[in-house]
Amino acid sequence: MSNTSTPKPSPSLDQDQFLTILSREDALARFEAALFPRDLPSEPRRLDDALGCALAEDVVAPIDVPPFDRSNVDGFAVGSADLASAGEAAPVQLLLNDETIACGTAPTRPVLSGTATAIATGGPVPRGADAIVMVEHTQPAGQRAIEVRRAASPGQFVSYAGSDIARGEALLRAGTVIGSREIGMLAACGIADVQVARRPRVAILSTGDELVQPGEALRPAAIYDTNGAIVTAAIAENGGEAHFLGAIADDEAELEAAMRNALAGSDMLVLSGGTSKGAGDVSHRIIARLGKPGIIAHGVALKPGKPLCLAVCDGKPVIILPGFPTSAMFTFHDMIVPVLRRMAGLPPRSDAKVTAKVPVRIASELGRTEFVMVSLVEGSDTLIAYPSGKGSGAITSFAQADGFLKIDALADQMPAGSDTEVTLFTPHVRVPDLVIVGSHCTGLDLVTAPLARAGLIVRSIAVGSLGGLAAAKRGECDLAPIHLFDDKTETYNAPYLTDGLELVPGWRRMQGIVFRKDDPRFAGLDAQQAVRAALADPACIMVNRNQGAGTRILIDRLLAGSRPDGYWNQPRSHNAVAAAVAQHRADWGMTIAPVAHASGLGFIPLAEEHYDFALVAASKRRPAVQAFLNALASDEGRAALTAAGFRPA
Ligand SMILES: Nc1nc2c(c(=O)[nH]1)N[C@H]1C(S)=C(S)[C@@H](COP(=O)(O)OP(=O)(O)OC[C@H]3O[C@@H](n4cnc5c(N)ncnc54)[C@H](O)[C@@H]3O)O[C@H]1N2
Ligand code: MOO
Repeated sequence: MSNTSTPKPSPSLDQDQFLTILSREDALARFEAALFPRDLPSEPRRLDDALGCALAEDVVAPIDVPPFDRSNVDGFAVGSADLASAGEAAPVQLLLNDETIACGTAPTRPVLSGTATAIATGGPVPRGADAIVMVEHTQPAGQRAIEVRRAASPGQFVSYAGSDIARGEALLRAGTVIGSREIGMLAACGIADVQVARRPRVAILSTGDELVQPGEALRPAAIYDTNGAIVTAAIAENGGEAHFLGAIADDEAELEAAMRNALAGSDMLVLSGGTSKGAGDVSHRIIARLGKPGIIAHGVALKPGKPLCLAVCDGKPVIILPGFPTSAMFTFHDMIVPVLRRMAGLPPRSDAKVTAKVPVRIASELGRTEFVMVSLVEGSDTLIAYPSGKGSGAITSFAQADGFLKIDALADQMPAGSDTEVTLFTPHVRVPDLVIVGSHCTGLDLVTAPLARAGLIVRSIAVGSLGGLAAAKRGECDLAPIHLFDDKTETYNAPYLTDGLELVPGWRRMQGIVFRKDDPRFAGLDAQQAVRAALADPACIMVNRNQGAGTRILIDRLLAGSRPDGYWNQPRSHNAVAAAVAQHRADWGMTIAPVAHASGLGFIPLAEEHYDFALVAASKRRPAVQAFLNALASDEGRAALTAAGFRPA
């Protein structure tokens, strides 16, 4: 965290946190024991405002539905005894009574033996009648009579009063979530107001000097407050009434005032950030002063989410979620949602589960139950669960995953090929139509745009060129985007393909040296001269690329054995190189032209990198693969790539 007024050491020196780390089950059990049983406050709501609320009490039907015996067809109300002898050869004549019973009209005349009354679907059955004959089963017999040629059974085409809902019957039980079907039942009984569990008021605070609200300008070293928005939405999704109160700086007095104020007006308080070991991590100390019994658990043996802090202050739950967005989200869903739903009078959430195979080994920390977010794709005979491996600090780890798998606290890994259970975030798996696994490039989004518009689901999983190639060899994807340089043949990609894979040329990306436009050391030079100029200045710092990257091979050639300052800073992406130069953490590096231009940096072109696709031959005939190949070759696709600074092959 950055400093504002008083400089703070980080990490904190007192080490007073995490005295006891509890298991996930222990922490949840203690938290629930401190909160339940409790009275659930309820409130009346108009039916049109009750959608999604949980009923606070049983609703007993106040009337019969239908409220009277009702005709189910257009026809004639009769006494069935009159038609006992009726048949094709023995027609029976019935005299018509002098009225027609329409919907909403109460009958005025009885149906006496030998008579019938015209009645509409929905009309109340008159006294003396016990069956209805459909109009098409009768013939007119003069002005005032009908002829019937078939018998009628008693009760035929009659819905009896209370046959749908009987007065006094338990219509809906307490705890039922009101949806459109429940609203229908209540409306049929004439109920306009229901007593529902009051939505718990939940106050949300983000903490950290570095946080800026979305919509405001980002200052150096700051980040956007993601957790505030996610937690607010997740609370509303699970029956709470969420009130986001903003982000508070890491100042103990200011934070305490904000927490007291938030707690006074709500049933529950959720904070995020500042619960680990940094010097700015003060909220757990404040909790101890807010009410009894205070902290129930601080430190839970789960990953992500170790620093989670659960407290109860004078009956109200106070929670500090870890700052990392995926940790915050995961712990919220796993540990807080059950409590929130109980306070909202809602039933526990039921999560769908599927079995899937993990294609790669997943390392895990011993002693912590580890939850790994995964993306699902369809393999030849089973679902495949790819770990979305960006870590707890990434928002996409959680947001783009289909679900998660669990690795036991006593295991240090899940071996490649394991079959495992995946808990889904949505009730159904949406298996993608096209799976692309490998190196990511912004050009890819341009090519797949028309597929998305056509309703195809494209799943792109960024695992780097080699990871993509391995997935393609295992048949776990349709296409693997790669940019691998082969030193021996001095060519890209083709030498890496094996049986069952075909090369589909993609596009070329110009690589070159990036520098800040106002840096006079590089102005007007070619790449060789620029590197010479950089090496000549001991104050000039570079940023490198990771071993195995095609770009790295180019850099090493240019350096010809030199190891200037910054050589060991080896980020894994083109964007990270541009960010390091733009933010003055380095003075030069190598990246691709579109990235350099998007960052407003100077660019000296050097060589073209080939970004191609290893196509799994067995997938070639699949409609989504054909759609991709068509989009890649289309004028529209090529124009979009060119406009973004790529050169279609
Ligand atoms: N020495 C140790 N360091 C850390 C430990 C540890 O045990 N020892 N635990 C790590 C783990 S695990 C996690 S998870 C994080 C969580 O730490 P905090 O809950 O104290 O969170 P902060 O330090 O405030 O922030 C962490 C990270 O998240 C960003 N953040 C915070 N709030 C938000 C927000 N509202 N929106 C988006 N991002 C947010 C913050 O900027 C930091 O980057 O600690 C590890 N460290
Ligand atoms: O608990 Mo932290 O959430 O491992 O990343």
